[in-house]
Amino acid sequence: MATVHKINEDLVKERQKCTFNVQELTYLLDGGEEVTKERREFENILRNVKELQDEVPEVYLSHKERYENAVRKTCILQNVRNDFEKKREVLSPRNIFRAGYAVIKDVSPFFLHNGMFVPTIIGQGTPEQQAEWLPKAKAMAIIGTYAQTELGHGTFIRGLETTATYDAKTEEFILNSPKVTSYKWWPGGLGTTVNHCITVAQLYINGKKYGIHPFIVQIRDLETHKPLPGIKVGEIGPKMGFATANNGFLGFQNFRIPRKNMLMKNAQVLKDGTFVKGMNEKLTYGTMVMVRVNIVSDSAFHTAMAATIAVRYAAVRHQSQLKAKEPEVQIIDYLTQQHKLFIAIATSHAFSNTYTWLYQAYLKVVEDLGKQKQDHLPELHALSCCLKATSSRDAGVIVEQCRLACGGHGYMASSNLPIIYGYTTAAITYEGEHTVLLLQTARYLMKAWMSALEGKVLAPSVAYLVDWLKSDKQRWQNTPEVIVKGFQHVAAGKIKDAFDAIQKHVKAGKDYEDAWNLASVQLIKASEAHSRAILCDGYLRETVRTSSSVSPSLAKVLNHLVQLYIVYWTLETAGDLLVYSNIGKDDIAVLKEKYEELLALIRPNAVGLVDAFDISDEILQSTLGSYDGRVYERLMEEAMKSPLNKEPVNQSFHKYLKPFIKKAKL
Ligand SMILES: CC/C=C\C/C=C\C/C=C\C/C=C/C(=O)SCCNC(=O)CCNC(=O)[C@H](O)C(C)(C)COP(=O)(O)OP(=O)(O)OC[C@H]1O[C@@H](n2cnc3c(N)ncnc32)[C@H](O)[C@@H]1OP(=O)(O)O
Ligand SMILES: Cc1cc2nc3c(=O)[nH]c(=O)nc-3n(C[C@H](O)[C@H](O)[C@H](O)COP(=O)(O)OP(=O)(O)OC[C@H]3O[C@@H](n4cnc5c(N)ncnc54)[C@H](O)[C@@H]3O)c2cc1C
Repeated sequence: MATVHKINEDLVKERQKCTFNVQELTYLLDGGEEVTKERREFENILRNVKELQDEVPEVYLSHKERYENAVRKTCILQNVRNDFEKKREVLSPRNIFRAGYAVIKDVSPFFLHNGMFVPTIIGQGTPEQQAEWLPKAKAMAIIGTYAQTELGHGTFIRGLETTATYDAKTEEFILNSPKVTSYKWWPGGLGTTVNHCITVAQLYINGKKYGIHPFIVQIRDLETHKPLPGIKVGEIGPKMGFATANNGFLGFQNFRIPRKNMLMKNAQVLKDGTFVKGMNEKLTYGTMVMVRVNIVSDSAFHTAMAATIAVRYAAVRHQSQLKAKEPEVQIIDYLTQQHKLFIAIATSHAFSNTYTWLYQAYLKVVEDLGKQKQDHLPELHALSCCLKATSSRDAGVIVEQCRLACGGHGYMASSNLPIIYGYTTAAITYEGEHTVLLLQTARYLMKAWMSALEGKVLAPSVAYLVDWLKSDKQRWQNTPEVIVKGFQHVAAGKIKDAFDAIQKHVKAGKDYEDAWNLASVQLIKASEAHSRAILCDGYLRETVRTSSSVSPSLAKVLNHLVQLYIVYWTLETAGDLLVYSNIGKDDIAVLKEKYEELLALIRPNAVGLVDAFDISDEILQSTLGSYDGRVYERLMEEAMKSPLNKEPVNQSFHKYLKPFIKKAKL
């Protein structure tokens, strides 16, 4: 029977102070009581699977052992999931995502299968292709990944070099990787796990290039798992994080696949080699849009994980005296600590709220595309790019801030903060590099600005540009609504400045492309300001919407959090607001006080707020962040698992140290 330990007294007191119902907030964050119950039930089942408990912490395993252990555990997880889903409805994707962390400490080598392989078949395949591949993929009779990036090209996908040349005689495509730079590089699970992949390649028919298209390719024998003839595949080696993601490389040499393996929901190649264009060639990029939307939710969760660890630790940790002769204080009582941590909680809420509406917008576009309507696609692309970029970047900063807030112990692998940082920071690069995505949004913003100048009606997310052009800047008030308007003014001002900078360079004789490059620092700043305005506006709206359906005590706390988020970013960007809005120095002074008041208001609820994220100890995997707060005991228990502590004297003493010391004595 597992030993039940006493909860740390500080945490007991913190939980008694909480002014709202923690469970009510958990249900709200999960999207309903049923979702929470389903999640807890599944996590509880996993908790009791003995084979999922690691005897040796993963960190002490070799690269190879770590991978093999991850595959072993992912297979068990999949089986448990299948059994669970046989009895009831399919688990919600976010619940599966969370449960994964209870099993694999780092990233699962199967992640890309459900994350991109299956969605690409759904998003890019015809009904016939879906009927052929989906049942096998969903049952995991075939396991796949998404192989787009190459050694030479990740961002500029029109420059991909893998070729798919149509042979009308055999009705096949011949895949080739002409140069070393054409090798696929990065796809998760590709190294040694998957037997299929979506390969994105340049289509050639009769010597003519038709751009990049997705192909479904079997790369390994289903029985022996050996690479098929014409396939060169392997693992790319250790990275900053993602230790168990099994990222791989892949090259093709005259590798033939049937015509039906080109995913043809959009463009098609007919038997005789006729190319039929799709409604919009950018629909080929559809899976990336979906994943970018999901990254906003991932960022919310990663921020919640780090906040939970750091807030609980800050409640347990005592260090220094505020006043002489008084006991050492809980570090959470230092205002600077609250400044580091409470924004982490609020940021997670901001991203969750943003994901809620962004995902709805995504579903609407998918539904419209089904009816051949694509009016909202450019706006969704622009939103998903800048919100992916900003949420992943902010999450990276917040996780690092939480690590710093844990002092030296935050640097321990057993705090789990280094691993969380490893996968959080990776998201800034994957699925579209940060700057590149901000520039995609900037492209949309420049067009929107032009339309605003022409008096056209704009899409809702940029409608503020028209308001800004029409009205004088409104009188400043330190209310959340007016501050959000202020963020919109900053965004509008920066968009205008970037636009004018481009025009200036063009007038001076530059090509538009060169002018764009010369203005690109301003362009990314405009895009960032637009993201912040969208985040604050959406977070505020969602909070107002939900506040009417929750208890008054919870509504109050949610209101404190959204205000904290908005005031924090006002103070962080005060310089911009002074330039582009009517805020004055005195308003900023008032907001500084307001910020301190908000920290004080949130203080009694800090532990309750992170408890409400309801992240189990198995998922957190942190000596510093466990629910019971046994920080020091756990640190010592984990240290004792070090193989170096298994013997009183290590052999290196006899081999090297002893002779070395002896020599030194002479
Ligand atoms: C534990 C961790 C938890 C979970 C995660 C675990 C594992 C998951 C990890 C990793 C998975 C990672 C997977 C990947 O990274 S897959 C590879 C992703 N690659 C990219 O994102 C590449 C980025 N590059 C691009 O998307 C394009 O090359 C780019 C958009 C930058 C440019 O494309 P292109 O050159 O073709 O277009 P432009 O000339 O710039 O624009 C033309 C036009 O098209 C519009 N556009 C562009 N993209 C889209 C789109 N997706 N949808 C709709 N429209 C699009 C663009 O706005 C332009 O419009 P206009 O201005 O009107 O001309
Ligand atoms: C952990 C991880 C997992 C991944 N998983 C997958 C996967 O499963 N499948 C897959 O296909 N790929 C995957 N990738 C690849 C990933 O999608 C690419 O690394 C990413 O899109 C960035 O492309 P790049 O590496 O070519 O960067 P580059 O484009 O070479 O970026 C280098 C620098 O150049 C700048 N730059 C590039 N173009 C421009 C421009 N137009 N304007 C201004 N600046 C520019 C960038 O801002 C950046 O600073 C993964 C990557 C990582 C790190």
